[in-house]
Amino acid sequence: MTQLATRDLTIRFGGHVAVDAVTCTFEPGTLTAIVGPNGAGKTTFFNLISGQLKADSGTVTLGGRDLSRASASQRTRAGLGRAFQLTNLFPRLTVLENVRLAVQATRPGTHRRGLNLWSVWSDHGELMARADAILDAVAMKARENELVANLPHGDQRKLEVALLMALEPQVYMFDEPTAGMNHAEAPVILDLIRKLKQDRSKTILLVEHKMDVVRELADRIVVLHNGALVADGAPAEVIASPIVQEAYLGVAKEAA
Ligand SMILES: Nc1ncnc2c1ncn2[C@@H]1O[C@H](COP(=O)(O)OP(=O)(O)OP(=O)(O)O)[C@@H](O)[C@H]1O
Repeated sequence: MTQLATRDLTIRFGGHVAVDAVTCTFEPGTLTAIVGPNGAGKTTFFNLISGQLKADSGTVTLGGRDLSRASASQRTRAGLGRAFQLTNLFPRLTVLENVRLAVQATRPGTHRRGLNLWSVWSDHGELMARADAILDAVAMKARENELVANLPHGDQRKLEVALLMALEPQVYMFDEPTAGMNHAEAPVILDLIRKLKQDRSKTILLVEHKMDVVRELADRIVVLHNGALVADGAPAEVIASPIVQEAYLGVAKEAA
């Protein structure tokens, strides 16, 4: 079992402790929602796990392997997959070309072959089949020949998830995946996350403000507050806890 674990993970910005000695494990087959008020440290915690930021102290391990000193790309190769809002897309390429490049990037030896010689590779058929399967999974086959720049926002976000799936990570990390989406677009992304959840070998981390989404998707909720982990458990139990009612949901003591 490939377990993701943080131990005493800490980072300070000036005098401010943005993530404060967070110790937490994430098991395959589990979707953990990470919640907390604005500025609680959720995105910073993600950055420390994915390697965009290096911790001042503490460790990040995946399957027992210490990744604390690994770069972001080394962590991606080790199995940590993070969806970045649109920053990984090539807007002047088609949907299919974007997915094919992502599939290719996961195969050994790609650095020797260059990124634009797809059609001459001996494993062309296998790579195409994988790209096709991913486009099917995200229901985007009908748009495979469209330029990414011309896609509606919601489809671009779906494609981000497709590229992440192409990397076949052990751990999927989503930071507010439906932010900025309209009512028609958000359910499509949530459906994709639901489908990913069915693969019990995957570990999913989700930073999400929308409590209805958290209630529906999460197997477990971790609450950060002022950088520290203040609650961790089953959704019903965590949502009902006084610390969440007070600190996160904004229920005043006297009204609770
Ligand atoms: N690069 C940085 N330099 C200085 N301070 C930072 C930096 N990144 C984050 N912070 C601070 O660290 C704290 C945690 O920020 P973070 O973005 O992780 O919170 P968050 O829980 O994700 O908030 P939100 O829900 O608003 O996205 C905040 O006080 C923020 O201002």
